[in-house]
Amino acid sequence: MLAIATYGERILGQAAQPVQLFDEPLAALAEKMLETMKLAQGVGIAAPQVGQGIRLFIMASHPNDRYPDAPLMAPQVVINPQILKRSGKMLAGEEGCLSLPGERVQILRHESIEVRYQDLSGEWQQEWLQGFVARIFQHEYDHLEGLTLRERLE
Ligand SMILES: O=C(CSC(=O)[C@H](Cc1ccccc1)CC(F)(F)F)c1ccccc1
Ligand SMILES: [Zn+2]
Repeated sequence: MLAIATYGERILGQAAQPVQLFDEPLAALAEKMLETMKLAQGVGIAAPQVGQGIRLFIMASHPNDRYPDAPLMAPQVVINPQILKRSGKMLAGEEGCLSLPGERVQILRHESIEVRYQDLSGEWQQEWLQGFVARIFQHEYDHLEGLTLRERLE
């Protein structure tokens, strides 16, 4: 399990750098992040949270006590993400953060977003996300921009 940076550590406040090399070390990092996220019982985790200032995160929605109807999805490695479109409709919802242990805050997010990103093999994916999965994507994307829930308090 990798150490998770907590609020106040410099790396959480910095913009992360684009990933250039889709090599074995990158796959190994993603594997370790997935294990860390599962042990910490999260639905996502971003590379800066484990001390790596690169534009990579994992999202892994599953039903949880706050979002019982959240879709169960296979963990997705998201690299060099772009948000192409944002719905006008916003939704407030409860979020937590592995870097802010125990905190739960109501955050406004776009209900749906069109996104584009590379997977571990460097292939570009483009899709529409909505609801809880869109929320996770926006939360993790914030981490790559050096933003946490504290900066997002509505
Ligand atoms: O599973 C968690 C724990 S916090 C979590 O999984 C963060 C991701 C997240 C939780 C809730 C909404 C959006 C993103 C992980 C982080 F901080 F590393 F990104 C959860 C917390 C509140 C509502 C629903 C679920
Ligand atoms: Zn977070």
